Amino acid sequence: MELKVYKDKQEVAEQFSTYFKEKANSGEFHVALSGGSTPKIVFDVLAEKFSDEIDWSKIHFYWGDERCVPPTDDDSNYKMTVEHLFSKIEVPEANIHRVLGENDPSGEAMRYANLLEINLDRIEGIPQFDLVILGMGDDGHTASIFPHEIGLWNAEDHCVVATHPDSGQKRVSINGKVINTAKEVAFLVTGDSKAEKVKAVLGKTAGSEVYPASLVNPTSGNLVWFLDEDAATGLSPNP
Ligand SMILES: O=C1O[C@H](COP(=O)(O)O)[C@@H](O)[C@H](O)[C@H]1O
Repeated sequence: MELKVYKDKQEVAEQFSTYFKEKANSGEFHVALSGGSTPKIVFDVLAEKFSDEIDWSKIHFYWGDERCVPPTDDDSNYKMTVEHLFSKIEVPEANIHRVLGENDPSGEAMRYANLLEINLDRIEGIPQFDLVILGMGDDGHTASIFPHEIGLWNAEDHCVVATHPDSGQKRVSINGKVINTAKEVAFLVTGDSKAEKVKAVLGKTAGSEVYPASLVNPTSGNLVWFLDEDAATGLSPNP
């Protein structure tokens, strides 16, 4: 596991974008995106500073999780990515594999799992992304696996239907097996509201196993945490 701590969100976004460029320019590349506040800034940086330095035609975009809403809804992770990245770069439409949030969640989870099985290499039957980008919610959730549904982590199906604990909104999410099969997993976590869970998860404190983010541990891939100083405040110099 690698831990990278930067001054603020903007620096996290810039450093992550450099890392992304190096990974993505290595050939055909399948990446699972996340929603959330930090990816939004990352997409802005990629579009503004790296659009000519990345061969977008080789990158296939998927989502680790999506809210079950139409693609025009402000809650849609896809919509956010269009606004902050796809509308500003040259990426073939055929390379964008969105979760159809407007469809019936169970049917869509099955369709998306099937799509991943067809498009990606598989390791022991589990689809393998080149990179999975994750955020972590204030409650320790990652992708859309929430603490109250932690059993979904090891679900048989590669994509599951999750329910947001407060709003009841349905989500389609990849499960933990798909996350941990990736060649590379990168967490983007910023802001002081994340500090407590960052400390618990990275410090492996007693009880932290109830947070889905604590279960991210790629079997043979690399795990990199990109934090800003606010999110890292609770960490000792060598967590
Ligand atoms: O609901 C979600 O939240 C997490 C974390 O987002 P953040 O804004 O707190 O960084 C995100 O990773 C996930 O994709 C999204 O659907």
